[in-house]
Amino acid sequence: MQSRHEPRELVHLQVQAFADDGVLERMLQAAGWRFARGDGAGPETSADEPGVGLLDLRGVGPDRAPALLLPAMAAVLSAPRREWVAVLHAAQLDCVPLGRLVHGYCRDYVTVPCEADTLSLVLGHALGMARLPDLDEDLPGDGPRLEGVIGESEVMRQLARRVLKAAGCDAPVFLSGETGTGKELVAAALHRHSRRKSLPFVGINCGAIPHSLMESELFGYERGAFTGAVQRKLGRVELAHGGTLFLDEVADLPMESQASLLRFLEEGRICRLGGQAPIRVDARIVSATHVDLRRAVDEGRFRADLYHRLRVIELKMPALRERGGDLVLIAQHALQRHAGEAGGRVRGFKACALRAIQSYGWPGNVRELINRVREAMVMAEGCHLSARDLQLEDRSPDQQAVTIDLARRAGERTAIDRALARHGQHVGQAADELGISRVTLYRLMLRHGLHEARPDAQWSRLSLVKGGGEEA
Ligand SMILES: Nc1ncnc2c1ncn2[C@@H]1O[C@H](COP(=O)(O)OP(=O)(O)OP(=O)(O)O)[C@@H](O)[C@H]1O
Repeated sequence: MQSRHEPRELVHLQVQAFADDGVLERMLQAAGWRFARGDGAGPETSADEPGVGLLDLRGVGPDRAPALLLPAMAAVLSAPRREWVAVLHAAQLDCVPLGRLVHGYCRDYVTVPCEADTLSLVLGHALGMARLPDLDEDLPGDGPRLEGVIGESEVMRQLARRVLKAAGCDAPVFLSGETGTGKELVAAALHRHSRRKSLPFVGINCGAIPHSLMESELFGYERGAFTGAVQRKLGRVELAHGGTLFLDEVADLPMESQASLLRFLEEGRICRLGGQAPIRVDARIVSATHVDLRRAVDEGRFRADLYHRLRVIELKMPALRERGGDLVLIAQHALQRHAGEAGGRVRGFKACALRAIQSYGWPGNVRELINRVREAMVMAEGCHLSARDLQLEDRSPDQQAVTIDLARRAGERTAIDRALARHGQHVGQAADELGISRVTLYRLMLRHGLHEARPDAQWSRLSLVKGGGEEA
């Protein structure tokens, strides 16, 4: 821990000339702060090191048009690793543009006159916040991860384990899950973790291609195969030779192409339209759809034999609302990734935004979360997003697009996940906290798939009583 007398550097950015008697400076120096004066352009205000700045607004009078300050100062105040604390007179807060400047860009503010200890404490907090990202980077990684896929929750760890195992073989993989849960992202990760990674990953959205063009798109054609076929064109299957073919929205594949795809899966050969000789193609098939493919089979819209061929390994993508702490991780990832779109101004979330993110049902899953954060970053006034900026402020659970059953299950799962995490995965203690017996907790963990990572003798005993009634 840093001692009170160890010098801590502080950028003092004095906005507008002010007949300063040096009181503030002497006061903070005595409290262990080293002053570096800033004019907004100097290297000290764009330092890479985390730091804190004192935004001295005492000299800004109502006649100085504070609204004009904002554009000039935005770049300085948005330096990525610096937190600002404003110092000003209480009366200045009545000036709306000045209030906005403080609200939008500062971690905190202090009104003068003030005690040295108060100001030093506030600056110390801000410095601590500026240093937090460093602490995050140092966190040791544990458990499997998929390249490019954000997720630390137990469900995502389980998924990652299954994906990595699937990546070790060539069997067809079928990805099921609601829209926006990351099926395409995981398909690409599966490819990157497989032996095929240096060869192509070729995707085709079966729902976006007119039925009449699907055959030529998948299998290609020879010159002269039909009017307009002026030269040979390779299809997506052939382009994926050696690599992976990703069939997105596979439920939309027309019947004719279902038959051709089945033939390819059985024989490992294709025939270009208008071609004579079959061509050997080695492509690993990964398919996905957000609709119920089993129902499509039952309703006669999808071939049962193809369904079974595609679904040798099934990976179920969990809905975002089942991923606990991942919601905030993904929101923060979106914020960092799209920071440039908002000119680097938005730097975090307010507590109300984080609460709203965790309690909303996210029917559009990760896609919806990312899009909401992006929109909020562009539209927000301040530098920390609120629930209102995310348009989640007025939502009560019954306005969300989730069924009661889903909401109940998600709530139950989150409560169990968190209780287990709080008690270091100790089932007995987590059960006590949840007010249920250990057996009931084991049963609920089975139901929510939270048991798979636990080689625990209890499971074999429980599987015998799994069908029994709930124990209170
Ligand atoms: N775990 C994740 N980490 C980071 N980004 C993610 C994650 N999951 C999804 N995304 C992002 O969310 C968006 C939607 O993901 P993707 O297209 O893979 O979903 P999908 O399940 O295939 O959707 P659909 O069924 O509508 O095709 C993409 O921008 C993707 O990069």
